[in-house]
Amino acid sequence: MAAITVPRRQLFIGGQWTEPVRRKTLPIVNPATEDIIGYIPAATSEDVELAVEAARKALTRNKGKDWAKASGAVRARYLRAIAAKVTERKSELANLEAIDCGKPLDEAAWDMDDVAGCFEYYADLAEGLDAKQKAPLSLPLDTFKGYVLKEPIGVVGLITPWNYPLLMAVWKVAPSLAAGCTAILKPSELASVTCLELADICREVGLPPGVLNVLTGLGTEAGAPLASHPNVDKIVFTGSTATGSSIMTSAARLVKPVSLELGGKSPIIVFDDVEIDKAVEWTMFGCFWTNGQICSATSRLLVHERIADEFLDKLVKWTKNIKISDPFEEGCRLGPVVSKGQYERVLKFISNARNEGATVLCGGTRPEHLKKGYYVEPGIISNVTTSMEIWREEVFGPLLCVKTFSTEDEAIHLANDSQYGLAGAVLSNDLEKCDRVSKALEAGIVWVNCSQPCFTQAPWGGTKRSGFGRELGEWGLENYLSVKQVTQYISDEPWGWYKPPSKL
Ligand SMILES: NC(=O)c1ccc[n+]([C@@H]2O[C@H](COP(=O)([O-])OP(=O)(O)OC[C@H]3O[C@@H](n4cnc5c(N)ncnc54)[C@H](O)[C@@H]3O)[C@@H](O)[C@H]2O)c1
Ligand SMILES: NCCCC=O
Ligand code: NA
Repeated sequence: MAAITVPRRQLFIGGQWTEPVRRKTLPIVNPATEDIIGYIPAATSEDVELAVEAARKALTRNKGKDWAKASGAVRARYLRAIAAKVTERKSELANLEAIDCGKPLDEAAWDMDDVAGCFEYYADLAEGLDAKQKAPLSLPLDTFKGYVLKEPIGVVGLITPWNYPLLMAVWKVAPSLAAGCTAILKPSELASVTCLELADICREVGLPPGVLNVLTGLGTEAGAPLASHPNVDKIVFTGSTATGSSIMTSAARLVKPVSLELGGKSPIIVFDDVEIDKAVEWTMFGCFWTNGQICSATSRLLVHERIADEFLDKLVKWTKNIKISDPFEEGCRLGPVVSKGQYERVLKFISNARNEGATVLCGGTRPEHLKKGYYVEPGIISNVTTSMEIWREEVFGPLLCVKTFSTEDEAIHLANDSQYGLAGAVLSNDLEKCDRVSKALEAGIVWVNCSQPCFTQAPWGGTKRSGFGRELGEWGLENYLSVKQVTQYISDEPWGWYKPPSKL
């Protein structure tokens, strides 16, 4: 593998690389080697102040005509230029993503295609927005006519996690810019490198200054002041349920809207009529893809008791065959988890499960051939009860817990036995059964005969403690638009409610 140099960047504020006011930095750690491979700037409330000012200025510059009130077609040109640059720099960006967060290089490369595709998609929607303006309202009185304007919400704060460092950011940046908002992006301190490169791309394509600002730094020092800033009109957040709740609390004080994409503990239901090998592979992909660090991971397997022994036997064999290696090694299918903290957290889940009486069928330990790096062998845990931590809490690592069921009703009951409601999967050759289960699952996303494939066109988000609001698709654009009604009185007659004063 050729040496990868991580560019040294500053905060991106008002179109300029800007040193943090307090000159703080944070190390960039490669989770595969535990080495420090560079530093990111660490913003604090003073930098948040500057970024909010820059974003506000960009929103109102030239009375808004340069961005917020420009046509969607104008903004679409920038989005397409960004997409083209991402594609041009795909290999470099994928390398940086893999070295920063530990995901296999093949996955990081796939993410970069999704990033470019997301900008292209929202460029189309930005163009489409022009035609949707002034949509007429059908009113019951012919003395009135009305229409609807869709306007950008304003300055938005975008706070994102580390599992898809650039993609999760772009799910927010692309639609917010398409809508005409200006934005301040605060990526995760554990993996910010590619978001700073996105800033560089915005600079390269000449995005008007202040339209996108990137503040790297800690959640408490940079994220919290952004969330509570009175001049930020909306916060859109992806991350843990605990942080989401604290963001919502501070936003509530200012009656600031929020969209929250939070955690999950999603079920995958495998009925007894499936092709076992095919179902085994989707079960693995559902939980071990992205090193098991997907909010929508189907990490609770419910398998029909009639096939359970054969299914688990094969699942364990296939799982032991997963190539665990440095993300840059050819054919890697599982890299390290993102950080030391996360590594220790995953191991703790395993020991707690054991202590509570569960059986570890495989994995959950450091692979013998990897002495350094935050590697955990993918684990499968059976003999689980519904009161155990491993059943109830999100691990955000490669651990799958298993229960069996005997009837469809029991499977649905177990599937919905969670505070979360992000996703769910159902695998069966009986499509009517899949339909019934899809309707019964308490979740925002349901996969049938697969788990995890995700398309920019389809709405993404959860119910229950997994949050609210939808990203992606047309719903993703609506997140950043405010709806204004304009109602016009068109009669020649006076309104006639009050008596005119007598003419003396
Ligand atoms: N629903 C989804 O689409 C989705 C997608 C990816 C990840 N996730 C969830 O994200 C979590 C893992 O990500 P994480 O560990 O980065 O989550 P996290 O909540 O720790 O951090 C997310 C972001 O919030 C920031 N932050 C932390 N404390 C903050 C505060 N007090 N105020 C403002 N910002 C703050 C962090 O710096 C980071 O940028 C998991 O729970 C996972 O399920 C959800
Ligand atoms: N494929 C993207 C899934 C994002 C959530 O973690
Ligand atoms: Na890192």
